[in-house]
Amino acid sequence: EKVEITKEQRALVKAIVDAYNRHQIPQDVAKKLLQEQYSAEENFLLLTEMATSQVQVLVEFTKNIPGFLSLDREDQIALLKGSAVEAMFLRSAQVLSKKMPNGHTDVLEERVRKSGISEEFMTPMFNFYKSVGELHMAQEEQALLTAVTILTPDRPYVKSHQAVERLQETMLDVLRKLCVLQHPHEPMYFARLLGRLTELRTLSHYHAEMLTSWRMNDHKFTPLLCEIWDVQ
Ligand SMILES: CC(C)c1onc(-c2c(Cl)cccc2Cl)c1COc1ccc2cc(-c3cccc(C(=O)O)c3)sc2c1
Repeated sequence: EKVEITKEQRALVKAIVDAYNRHQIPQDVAKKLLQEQYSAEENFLLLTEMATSQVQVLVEFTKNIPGFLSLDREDQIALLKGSAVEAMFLRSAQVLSKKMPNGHTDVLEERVRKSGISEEFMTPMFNFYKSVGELHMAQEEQALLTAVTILTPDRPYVKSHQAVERLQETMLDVLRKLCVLQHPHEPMYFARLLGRLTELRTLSHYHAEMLTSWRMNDHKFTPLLCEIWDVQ
């Protein structure tokens, strides 16, 4: 059937893409990836700084998702805590697959590979990065998929499950339409996008184990990361 994006849906996409573009890691922070030395310690510290900056960016982006600030306050916190790792896997995947002009991509990959993450997590992590890269997502799809991930109703401690579900469905409906319009010859494209969300859940579980092994080697995180990841 003819897929139509309504005026409201076009406004919603614009609001989300503008927020996604407006909130980025500051260039002086991202540039550090290129400058500092290469040691497991230095890489870990840099990635910690990037993740902390990314969480701040994520909070600002989330506040601009239409309807998010109307949710119950405690649910807003529960959604952010529950989705932060997945949103950061998505963001780092987009950076790694975007082949950043300023050389961030190879440097970021190198630093992630040498930051004390055990081999067993490397394979699934870089398989995910590869599968996101192969999708060649448009920025509307990246922004909407991040919003869909944040608005996942079944995160721990979410009370108004239905209110979150309604918001997520609004995003999913416009994402589905965008995928059909932008990938007319790939009827399964939307399904493949959603398949990445399943992979993100698995990576989120691996990540909890990554945190434990870093902590066992006495690695320190920032207060913001400790708060959002319930560590220390
Ligand atoms: C605490 C730290 C050691 C850590 O623990 N787990 C993870 C993690 C790792 Cl390894 C992989 C996936 C997810 C997580 Cl959460 C991390 C590092 O997480 C991050 C998170 C976001 C970003 C965005 C970047 C980035 C670069 C250039 C440009 C841009 C840009 O947005 O322009 C963004 S780098 C970066 C590093």
